[in-house]
Amino acid sequence: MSSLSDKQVDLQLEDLPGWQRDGNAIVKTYHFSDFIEAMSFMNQAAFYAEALEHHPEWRNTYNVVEVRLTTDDTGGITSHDIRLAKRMEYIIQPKRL
Ligand SMILES: C[C@H](O)[C@H](O)[C@H]1CNC2=NC(N)=NC(=O)C2=N1
Repeated sequence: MSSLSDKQVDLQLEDLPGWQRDGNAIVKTYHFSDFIEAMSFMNQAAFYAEALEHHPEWRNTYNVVEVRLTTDDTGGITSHDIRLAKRMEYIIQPKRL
């Protein structure tokens, strides 16, 4: 697996609303109605991350979840990060993708 080029990342981000590039990662801050909604999101994403063997850096504060996706193995952004981001979008908006 290799890191995506800047151009490839920019192209992928067009399909990922709210996601932004931050150095060697892509980041998004999700806002939910309450803590339980935030936990529900994190639990669903956790099962997918485990299946993908690709894990988010993330931080929860009450109803907010800050997510940072990067690939340590390559030091950049890979298709795994994009796949995980797309799944997170699917969790919050199943019909969108
Ligand atoms: C061996 C195992 O698959 C690797 O260590 C995986 C685990 N999960 C990972 N998660 C993330 N975010 N980046 C990685 O490089 C990574 N590597």
